[in-house]
Amino acid sequence: MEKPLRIALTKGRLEKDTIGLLESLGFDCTAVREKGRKLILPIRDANLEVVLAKAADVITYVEHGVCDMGVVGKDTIMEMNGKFYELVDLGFGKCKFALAGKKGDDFYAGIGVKTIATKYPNVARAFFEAKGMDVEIVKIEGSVELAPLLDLANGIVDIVETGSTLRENGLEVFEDVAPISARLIVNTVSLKLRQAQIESLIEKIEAQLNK
Ligand SMILES: Nc1ncnc2c1ncn2[C@@H]1O[C@H](COP(=O)(O)OP(=O)(O)OP(=O)(O)O)[C@@H](O)[C@H]1O
Ligand SMILES: O=P(O)(O)OC[C@H]1O[C@H](OP(=O)(O)OP(=O)(O)O)[C@H](O)[C@@H]1O
Repeated sequence: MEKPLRIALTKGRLEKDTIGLLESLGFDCTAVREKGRKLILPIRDANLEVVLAKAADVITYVEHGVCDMGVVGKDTIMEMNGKFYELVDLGFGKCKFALAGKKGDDFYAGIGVKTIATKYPNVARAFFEAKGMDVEIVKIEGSVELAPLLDLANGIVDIVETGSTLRENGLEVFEDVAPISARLIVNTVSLKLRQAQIESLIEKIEAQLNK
């Protein structure tokens, strides 16, 4: 038998919806649901194997071709900018990148170089470069909203979903940067070598999404 098609899934927030999608296609994801500490999981009765990884690692594994496909947020794709095909918008994991800061601040006022805190330096840099605006970027690993509150930064570029984190901390969105949702990505060589199998899976996914 042909070796299984290996698909890397992002652990955490996207996990439940991704497994839900695979199950809606008729795949038995028992091994994934009951994984324990196991990291490579077979999908019974299908020539598929699931790998669970952190978002950035999903891209690394797909880029290197050790996984044929992956499910990852558009945020990570924009930040890492790798070489692979982004073939399907899966419609879940919806949120957005936004520029935000202290409520009532006029972000663009004044002439000094602004400081931006973010977990996504490449996204933030590209956003301000497109405006021709010089900014200083400070990389923060989490709870990015703290940076303007502590006066480390004039603004943040971060993910906003419900807006509660901003609201509860006296912050607001100044400007939307980009919409985000989960995407299906495919290794460029895998798409050539395993075209029939990959295309058939994508057709199934698209049919399910259009239901
Ligand atoms: N409110 C949200 N905050 C962050 N990510 C979200 C949100 N809603 C959907 N997402 C999507 O879920 C993906 C995974 O997020 P998750 O928080 O599970 O992992 P992470 O960003 O790598 O954080 P951690 O470092 O805590 O594991 C994000 O890359 C993004 O595409
Ligand atoms: O608009 P909301 O629904 O409030 O969601 C947005 C928040 O969720 C994410 O943080 P996460 O929980 O991943 O923690 P982190 O800040 O440590 O990355 C994101 O960075 C925002 O802080």
